[in-house]
Amino acid sequence: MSVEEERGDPASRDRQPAEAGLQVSRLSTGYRRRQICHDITLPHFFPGEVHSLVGPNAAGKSTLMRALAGLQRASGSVRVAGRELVGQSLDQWAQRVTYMPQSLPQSVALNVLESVIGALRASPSDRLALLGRRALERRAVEVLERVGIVELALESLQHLSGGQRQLVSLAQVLSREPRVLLLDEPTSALDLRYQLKVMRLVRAQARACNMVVLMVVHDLAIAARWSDGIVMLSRGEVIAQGPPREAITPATLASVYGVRARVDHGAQGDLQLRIDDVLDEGETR
Ligand SMILES: Nc1ncnc2c1ncn2[C@@H]1O[C@H](COP(=O)(O)OP(=O)(O)OP(=O)(O)O)[C@@H](O)[C@H]1O
Repeated sequence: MSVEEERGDPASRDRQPAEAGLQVSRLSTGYRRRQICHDITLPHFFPGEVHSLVGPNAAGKSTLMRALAGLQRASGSVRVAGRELVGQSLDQWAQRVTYMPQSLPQSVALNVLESVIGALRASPSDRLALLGRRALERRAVEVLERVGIVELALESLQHLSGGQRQLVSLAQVLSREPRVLLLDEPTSALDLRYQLKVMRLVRAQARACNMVVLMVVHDLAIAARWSDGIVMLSRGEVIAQGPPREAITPATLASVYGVRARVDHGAQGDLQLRIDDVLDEGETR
């Protein structure tokens, strides 16, 4: 498949309701003694689109993701399909937003198939949650096939490698077909082949199920290749946002990551990045 075919296009924004997708404005969140994310307003993310949240370590990416999943107290506004979620119960959030965290506690004594069936049962969509046992099983097997791990179906979660567990988590969250899917470093434990397979799958699912995907990604080449838009975060603030070629530039890399870099965006979204040097404190702004 060519990169051009892989990119595909989400449904035209003009044909979608003005309230569709995810709208985040003036969101602040943090921990008891420390605010981490300050007054964050994101671009309007429409159904079918994939966006990447990038930025240095400790920038606040995971904190922001947890707040968007309703797992952390926040002020401001998070609207999904026009519905305000800030101040709502966790159940209300979970009906619209599914979150795959960075660390994957999978020590329960279930096999892979059972764990995906469990995720389907907990699905926000009645269409999925009310399926009978047989139909749930068929559907779970189909998701495992799509992710490429059907041969692990009867393995215990406890016996899987880190990368295999990451793929199972992905199968669980994809199976739920949420309106908004948040993925925190979805390819961090995966080898090169699975990185490509997973990114291809995530984008195809976003387009097919008309869901918004927002993922934390450290590898800027992966983010540029697979995302419709980039949000670059530093010290809990949005420093750059927009299509990859507008957000990932030598200037933003200098200011956010403190490096001197050469950036070459190819016509098909591919990104060549060469880091030449680490800048001194005074050179980064
Ligand atoms: N449970 C917590 N309690 C208090 N502070 C926390 C907690 N979790 C994270 N922090 C702090 O919040 C800041 C942002 O952390 P966060 O994990 O959101 O960053 P990140 O951008 O996801 O980093 P990384 O790329 O290293 O995963 C850090 O300074 C961190 O120490």
